[in-house]
Amino acid sequence: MNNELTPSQCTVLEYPYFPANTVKVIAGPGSGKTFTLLQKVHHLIKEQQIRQDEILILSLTNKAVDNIKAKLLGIFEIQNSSGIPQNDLQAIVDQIDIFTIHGLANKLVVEHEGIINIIEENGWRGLLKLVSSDFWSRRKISTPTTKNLEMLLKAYKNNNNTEEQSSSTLLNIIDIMESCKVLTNDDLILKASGYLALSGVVNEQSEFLDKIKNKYKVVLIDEFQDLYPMLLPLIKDVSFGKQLIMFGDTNQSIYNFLGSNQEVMRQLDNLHNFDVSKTLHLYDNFRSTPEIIATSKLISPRNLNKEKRQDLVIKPPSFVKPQIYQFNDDMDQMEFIVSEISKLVTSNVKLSDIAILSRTNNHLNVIAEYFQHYKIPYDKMLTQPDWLMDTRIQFLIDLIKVVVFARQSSQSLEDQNTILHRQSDFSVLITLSALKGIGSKSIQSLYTATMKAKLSLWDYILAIPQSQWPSGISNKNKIIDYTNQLTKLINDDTLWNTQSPLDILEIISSTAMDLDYAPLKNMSITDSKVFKSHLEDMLQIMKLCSLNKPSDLTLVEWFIESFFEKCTNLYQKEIQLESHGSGKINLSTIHSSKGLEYPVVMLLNSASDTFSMERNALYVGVTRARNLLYMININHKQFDTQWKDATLFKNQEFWKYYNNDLNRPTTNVPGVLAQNSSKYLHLNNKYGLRNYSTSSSYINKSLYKVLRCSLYKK
Ligand SMILES: Nc1ncnc2c1ncn2[C@@H]1O[C@H](COP(=O)(O)OP(=O)(O)OP(=O)(O)O)[C@@H](O)[C@H]1O
Repeated sequence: MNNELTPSQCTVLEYPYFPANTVKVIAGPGSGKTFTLLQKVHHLIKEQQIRQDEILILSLTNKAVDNIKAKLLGIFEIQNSSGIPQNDLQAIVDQIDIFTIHGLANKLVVEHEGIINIIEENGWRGLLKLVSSDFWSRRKISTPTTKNLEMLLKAYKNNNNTEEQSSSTLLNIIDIMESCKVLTNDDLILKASGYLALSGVVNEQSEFLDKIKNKYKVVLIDEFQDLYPMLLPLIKDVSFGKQLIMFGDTNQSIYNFLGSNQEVMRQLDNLHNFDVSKTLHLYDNFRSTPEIIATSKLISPRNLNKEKRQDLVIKPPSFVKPQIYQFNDDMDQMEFIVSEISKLVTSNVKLSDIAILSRTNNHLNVIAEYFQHYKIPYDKMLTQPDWLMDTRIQFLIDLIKVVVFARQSSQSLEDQNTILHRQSDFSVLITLSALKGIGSKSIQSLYTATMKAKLSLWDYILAIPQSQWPSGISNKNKIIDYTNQLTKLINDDTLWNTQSPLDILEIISSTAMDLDYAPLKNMSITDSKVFKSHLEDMLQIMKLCSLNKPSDLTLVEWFIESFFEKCTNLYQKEIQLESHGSGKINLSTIHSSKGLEYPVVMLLNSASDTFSMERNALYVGVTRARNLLYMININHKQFDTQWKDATLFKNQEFWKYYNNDLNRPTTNVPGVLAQNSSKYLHLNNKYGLRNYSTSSSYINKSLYKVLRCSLYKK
């Protein structure tokens, strides 16, 4: 591929800049939407007199943003006909703002309110403890989950559940979230819209708000089909008066459960004067083989590519159709996948060429666990780094938050009843309720008493004698012990004076052990290995924090303020490095794979799932594949007959095509893949297939059973 733009891509590029108009680029997968967006950014700067800091690029997922960040510099390098030095190119690209919509909202809210916390599973679990069983039984919910609470709170806030309007429980939860600056993603978007809607003078502290309102001239949105109604006010405020250029494909819209994308697009189409709005199309397909495209058309009747132009770019036929498989049993499915991976690798496919895509994270976790047993290297795409999702690490971070906030409040001269004093409430709630023996009833009584006394949770348990606590609190000694242990930390000069991240981690972990925090006790060997590696990751981030610590803060305080931003930046860098040729298979949900492409895609449902994959999700999954597609247990009427190309691994022409497409030498295409080829056998050994083979000795059969139980019967 020579990266020359096609005629339809050129039309987008050359569309003139003028303020207050909307340009919509509609195009199918692989037509080069992201590619054209990147080229357009270059063109705006080079030819259309827009400065790099006047451009804002938005997308919805971290993955899509990472992808744009990873590729933008490459486009500037290719287009660098005037020989601008590399460092200067990098400097230009660094000034272009690229955010997820939530990232933009976060930056805006933090600018006005300081650190905020987006609520995670641990947080919901803590809040759930505040809710009495009566509350749930009145709503006929016998085993309440965090999701139930989340939904109720959402309905309450949206005012569409009148029955809840008098609920003091929900009011308490909202109160604690507000005092501790804990937000849901929806709150974040609403707050950000609120700041943007403020008319009038932008003050000096609101640099970013000012930039959004007065500096950006062009706003580009990738994947417009993912926008949902909640985001609309924010996007309208950000884009109004600018040139809004949106790229998308309605067939790939998979967030319909969050509301109608059509309605969002209708309003954005009308954001500016309709007469000056423009819709353009891209018709080419650089990504998938014609055989894969034909399959995608079976799923999506809305065929965008009606254009029958002579100059369309499409790949030549590969003469290999997608492989369709159906298994009745997950174990058989996994056996097949592993064996197929061995064959692919024997045919010189890199592990990193392969993506395994499924609808749910749970299913991916099962596959990941399986791959661990087989010792197959894989990368599971996560929205956040692994260590930060470890609840034990989250507990340690919350302990640090309690001591940091409690110490800051004790040193403050402000009135006891201010927000500052209550900032520790949320972390106290989460850490206390994670301890064995402190049940929901105790937490509820304690919190009610705290509210009555108009104190923070921490101040209450510290200052009010145990004898005056309400009777509903059992296990008072455990709470006293908690207070004592943490008071020791607050008074521990080493914790506050040390510059050594290792010291801090040691002090905090040993407090967690002293508190008898169960998940750290009696861990299995595998579990403790995982925890150790997550602790090392946390240490790494603390080290990064120590490099730019402001002099007026202690390292512990600075860690709490900056770890989240640090680790997401570092995480993005790691992803960028790894995306260039890591030797690992990619495991991803279909949602997270949006906008990405892989030479080989295995798209699967668990064999125990009998429902068919939702149409648009299936369409997104299929269209991630460049050259080879497997559809396994898809349960779709079009694909319920197995279809296997028996000659795939003997088909030298196909493997030449494959290497050619990826700009790799075609000289190393292997001859006929013999099942007994030494490389295949070596991989079979390496990946442990031999150990779990279903057909061999009794010992192996028992192992098979153990594995099967541990993976599927949990
Ligand atoms: N003019 C071009 N010349 C060479 N390669 C191109 C060109 N346009 C796009 N491509 C390549 O085609 C592939 C698909 O492009 P891209 O990812 O931008 O598609 P997309 O329309 O954004 O897909 P999706 O809808 O799945 O997000 C990429 O590998 C990209 O580099």
